[in-house]
Amino acid sequence: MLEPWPAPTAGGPVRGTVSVPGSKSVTNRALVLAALGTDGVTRHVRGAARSRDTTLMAGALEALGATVTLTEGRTGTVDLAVTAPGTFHGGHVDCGLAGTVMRFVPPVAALADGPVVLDGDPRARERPMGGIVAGLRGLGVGVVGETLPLTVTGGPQPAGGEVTVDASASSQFVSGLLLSGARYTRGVTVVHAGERGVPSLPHVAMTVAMLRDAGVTVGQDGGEGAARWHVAPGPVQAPAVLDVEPDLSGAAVYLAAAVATGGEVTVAGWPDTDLQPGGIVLRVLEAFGARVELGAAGLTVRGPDRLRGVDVDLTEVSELTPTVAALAAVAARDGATSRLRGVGHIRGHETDRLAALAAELGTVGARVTETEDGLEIAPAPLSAPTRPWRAYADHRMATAGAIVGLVVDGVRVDDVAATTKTLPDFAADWPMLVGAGA
Ligand SMILES: O=C(O)C1=C[C@@H](OP(=O)(O)O)[C@@H](O)[C@H](O)C1
Ligand SMILES: C=C(OP(=O)(O)O)C(=O)O
Repeated sequence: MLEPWPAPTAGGPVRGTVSVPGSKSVTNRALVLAALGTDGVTRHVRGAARSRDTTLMAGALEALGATVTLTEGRTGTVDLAVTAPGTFHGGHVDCGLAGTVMRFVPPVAALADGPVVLDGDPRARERPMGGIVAGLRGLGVGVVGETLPLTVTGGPQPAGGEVTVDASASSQFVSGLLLSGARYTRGVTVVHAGERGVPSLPHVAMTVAMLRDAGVTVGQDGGEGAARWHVAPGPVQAPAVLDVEPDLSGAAVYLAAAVATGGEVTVAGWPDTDLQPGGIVLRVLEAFGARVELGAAGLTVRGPDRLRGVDVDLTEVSELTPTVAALAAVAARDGATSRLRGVGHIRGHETDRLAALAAELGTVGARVTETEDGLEIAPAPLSAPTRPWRAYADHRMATAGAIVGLVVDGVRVDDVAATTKTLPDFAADWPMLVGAGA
């Protein structure tokens, strides 16, 4: 058992500039689209993080016959060259705890000429898979199992067609079915029908944009609580080079250091236009009273002297919830109440994030109540915890602990290595930024 990681406290306002590695969401879509290529061209995904999730995706596609070659890229990143196989073959895929791997790879596995077995971490076996399993069955693919481990038996040319799935547990059900859809004989049409809408819709928009960039015809129409996407059958030809934009949810963690301490943090290389919902990320930080400015050096966030409470619907940016909850606890120390809504489905993320946040923020004195679809954080002073902050193998629970640790003495994160899921250098970069580095 490793010693818990002492989260550095900030002596004063945090000031500094950071670079963050490429987005795992963009990288893993780019890897899938490159592996689905129909023209034999080797494609280059540049500026990816050497993170657990991207490594798992590369390994998964290699297990099915793609070739992935890794070279060092600009600081802290890797370039991945992907050559699609003529035909995918059967094999064994380790999904780890990566939602993108467990939801995007089964529809690729359905193109293989033999059975593919997919499994992952113990928690991965509990994460929802219903939309992918039902969707694939509706498209003429054999699937044994309801959650991981799954065995997928398709055939090099599955039928495809229209399927109705409930994607209220994860937008990745929609993204996964669409990404491979052009390789199915009749293409793929996905209709969402559920009691709640599809969460994290900007991630579906990212899928649609990247498919179109790969020359695939995608149609979509939506409405309240229902939506429909159509991918036409045809060739998949992603750009020969794809520069991955920085991970903006990862960036939000560093920007949160400025918000929590009244400091000033710049993220270098903030993209002008982004596939990620960068604008929404910034609006949420502004809601706490932060000021945001895009300049030549990057995107700068200045924290307020005193944080405001927030009342925010995070449905579209649900992966931000741990970061926002940590900031809300800091705001509550100053007497503000916050309400985070629209994220009931994150009980199925890397851990039950609503329960985990209530428990861990509770260890530093925060008054957090779980609601059906979020959290309420009431005014309360913060104080040193009597036990380590649990990360639950969740990168964003670990980074939430680090944010709280800026303003509370004695926070120790039990598993800072969980951050390597998306931010491989976090444990070194964070102390440097907050002024506690070597
Ligand atoms: O497609 C993607 O890359 C993602 C979609 C979202 O999943 P959910 O819709 O399950 O929230 C997001 O939270 C996750 O971190 C990444
Ligand atoms: C929910 C997340 O990841 P995953 O892709 O594993 O679902 C996340 O990164 O916050």
